[in-house]
Amino acid sequence: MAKYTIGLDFGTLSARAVLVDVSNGLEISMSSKEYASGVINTVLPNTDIKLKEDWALQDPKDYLDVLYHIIPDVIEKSGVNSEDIIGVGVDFTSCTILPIDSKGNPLCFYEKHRKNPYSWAKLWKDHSAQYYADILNELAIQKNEEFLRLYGGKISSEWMIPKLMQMVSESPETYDQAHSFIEAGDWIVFKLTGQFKRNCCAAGFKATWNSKLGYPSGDFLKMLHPKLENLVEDKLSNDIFSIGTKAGYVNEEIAKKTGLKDGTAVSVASIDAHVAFPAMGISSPGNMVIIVGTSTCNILIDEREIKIPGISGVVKDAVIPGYYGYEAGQAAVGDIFNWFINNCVPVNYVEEARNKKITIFELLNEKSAKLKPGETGLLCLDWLNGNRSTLIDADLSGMILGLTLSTKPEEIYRALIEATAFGQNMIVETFRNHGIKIDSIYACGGISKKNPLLMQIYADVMNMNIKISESDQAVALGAAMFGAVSAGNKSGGYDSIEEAASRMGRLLDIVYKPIETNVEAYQAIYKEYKKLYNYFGRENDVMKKLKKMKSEY
Ligand SMILES: Nc1ncnc2c1ncn2[C@@H]1O[C@H](COP(=O)(O)OP(=O)(O)O)[C@@H](O)[C@H]1O
Ligand SMILES: O=C(CO)[C@H](O)[C@H](O)COP(=O)(O)O
Repeated sequence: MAKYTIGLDFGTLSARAVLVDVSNGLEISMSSKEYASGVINTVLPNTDIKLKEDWALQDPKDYLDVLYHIIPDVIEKSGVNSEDIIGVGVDFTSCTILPIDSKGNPLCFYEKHRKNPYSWAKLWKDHSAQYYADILNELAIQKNEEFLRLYGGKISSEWMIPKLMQMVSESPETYDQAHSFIEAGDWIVFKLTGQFKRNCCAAGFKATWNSKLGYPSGDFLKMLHPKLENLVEDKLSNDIFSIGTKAGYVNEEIAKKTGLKDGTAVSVASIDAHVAFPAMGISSPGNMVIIVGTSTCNILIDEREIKIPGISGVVKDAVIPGYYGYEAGQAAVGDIFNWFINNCVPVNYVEEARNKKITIFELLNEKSAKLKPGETGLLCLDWLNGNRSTLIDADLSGMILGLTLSTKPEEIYRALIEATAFGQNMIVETFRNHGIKIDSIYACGGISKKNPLLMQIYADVMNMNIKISESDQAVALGAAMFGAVSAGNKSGGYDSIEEAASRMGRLLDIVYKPIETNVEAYQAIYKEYKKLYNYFGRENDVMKKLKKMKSEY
């Protein structure tokens, strides 16, 4: 009898469920739904409370509304009997942090907290804690804290400790009222099973937890803010679980709400990008997965724990148990193109796309595909949402160099794509320079399928073959694999993620191969990119000054 597993992937704007065949990873059905309030970055819903620059919140009620829609929907669409669904896996964008009360309810669920921005879910892309991240980094350098070296030498404002420093400093009453803080992925697992099981992927990559060192010490946390001294004991937990561990079983209430069978195994949560690794059918070092979407994440593994400057981090058991998982990334990729389309495309292009019955993306790709490397005369810095790797600075901003009165939109668009490719190449170079082998690149995420021009430019700039995931939902497929592992072999699943990856991972036949003449041309342009990168990222602080000037208004 065929067995099935469900992967739940909670993204930035929406979540999706895939129901897949455990024997071969084939997707039987998919369901997705957008969050009603999306990313809240201007005004708190149904209030007049304005949010400051760089805030990005979400309503956790949206997560539940989506959960209770996509599970029944994906089961119904599949026609599969829930008796044959053996496991559920969950991934979530991260670091997305919720302050909850002792019952596990987010504070913002209560009327008295609705007008308090600190009580809502703080999304990964909220960069408003950069001031606190800077303080943390300075102190950690001064005190020669070992944990800092595991995170590329800097803690990002996207992560938990700066976010909590901001809360405890700016809204101490919210900090006090919160019984604990939890990653949104762990909270979904709690809703499904009634169990609080913190996953090592989010704890390690985003909350500065290490399997040997634990969290930063109380002495260090106290220096950040006196109230943080007992943060771990009071509001977090030292019980952290490896990826693929069974968190518990679908409880009765959830079974009624979703149609899942009461008692279905549920895996501990993981971060979205990291579960994509096995979804590409790989589970060994030498391979890098890039998840190209709103942002881009780079995920790889190695047998060794190497402290690499400028990357996001290294965490044991967080990608494939038994290995050290590495992460780096770019805070905006699709978001950059989205900005360009919404702000810089003239009306006649919109009309042209409409007349040709194609999307603006398709029109821009059509026009910019005709250009050769270097033909735009432009060079951009891809830091429109700061630089995540390898500078780890959310205060950096973007740049377009070489504009003239004859510059066309498709030229800027192509130069922006090229800039994101150069940013990727900086990341690859950084890993290699520190002894990590990268022989193959695997891409997934929306853009890997939607934009062949971009993938070819990436292959040319990185001078490597790029293989593409067959699944449009590689991340959800990865989560489903962990669901199958949590169910285990006896229930028709797998006992290891390696086994699941080899049976369920799927790739397209398409391989993007570097084109020699393009590679040469891009190597020359990349040298110039690196000069700009070092100058504006390390030597000159004009971007920080501009940002500060803006924030004073
Ligand atoms: N054809 C395209 N080329 C490049 N970027 C695109 C294209 N279509 C959509 N995007 C961008 O891709 C991003 C969405 O990526 P996707 O992987 O679907 O979602 P997410 O990253 O939220 O999971 C958006 O920022 C959007 O602007
Ligand atoms: O930092 C992350 C992973 O470590 C975020 O989850 C990721 O960058 C957001 O992903 P997406 O672009 O798919 O919304």
